[in-house]
Amino acid sequence: MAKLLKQPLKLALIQLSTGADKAANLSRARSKVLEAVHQHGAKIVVLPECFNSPYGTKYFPKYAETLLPSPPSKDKSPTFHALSELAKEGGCYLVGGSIPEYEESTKNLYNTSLTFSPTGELLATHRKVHLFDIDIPGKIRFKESEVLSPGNKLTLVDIPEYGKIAIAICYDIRFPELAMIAARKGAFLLLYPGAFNLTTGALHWELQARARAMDNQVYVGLCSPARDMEAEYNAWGHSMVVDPNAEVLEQLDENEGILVAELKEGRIEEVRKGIPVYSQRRFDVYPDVSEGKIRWEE
Ligand SMILES: O=C(O)CCC(=O)C(=O)O
Repeated sequence: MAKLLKQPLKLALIQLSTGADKAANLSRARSKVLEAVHQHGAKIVVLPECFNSPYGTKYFPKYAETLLPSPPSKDKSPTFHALSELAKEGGCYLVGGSIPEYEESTKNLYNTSLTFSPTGELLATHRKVHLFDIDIPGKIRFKESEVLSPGNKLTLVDIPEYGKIAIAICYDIRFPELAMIAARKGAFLLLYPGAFNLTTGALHWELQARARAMDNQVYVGLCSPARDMEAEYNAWGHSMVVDPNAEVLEQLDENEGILVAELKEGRIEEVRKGIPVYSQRRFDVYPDVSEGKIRWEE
């Protein structure tokens, strides 16, 4: 049977230091992506959630870019064009973290991830499906839904040389249905640009990554911004790649850095053979929800 990951893959996650200056964020992202490609041989490179702006509801309207109709003009979305040119310059697949998006026709704001091919073509747009609304007294309150609207599609990208990858954003990882559906549709890798915080990061960041990998026996990558204790929102950092056996392959600390992981062709099949939950599912006892009505990114 064909392997889900068709050939070995060097995956890079850029744990970027970001600040208030959008142009500086874009230029820093460019130099780190090119470093990942030229010095480490990365073929798929991932940026973090909200990599072109500070993370916070009050910043989203100010930093938002208009992506539709696609392709947008350079005035309306400098980030779209910077990412497209960067993917082309680096000759890599680029999962462009996420950016605040403004949709003119609805006046809605979204938290949106753009993925480009090595020719600079837009392959996928994922709007964060689950908005991060939490309130842990004395620790953290954050309500994305005060300004953002949710996306309503799952995102799976078919990369001819490697196979299918699923893209979702941060809080989306807490909803195992998304991961499960993507895995059952043949994804070898689940990628989550994300910015957990010092409270839930310590509790759940690694646990979520390993749980999604364990349940689905696929690779999982989480890409965070670097931690900045001067910023209002302190990201957890610790970008990581977990293998299909739920082992952490590589993990950064909280500082800026480039994580490079080697994903092995055949590892998913090896793990699934060893612990055969994949073939032991009892769809006669419970339905396979991935066969249900699912909204995909078109
Ligand atoms: O789920 C969490 O604990 C953090 C989520 C988050 O920070 C986000 O969705 O941006």
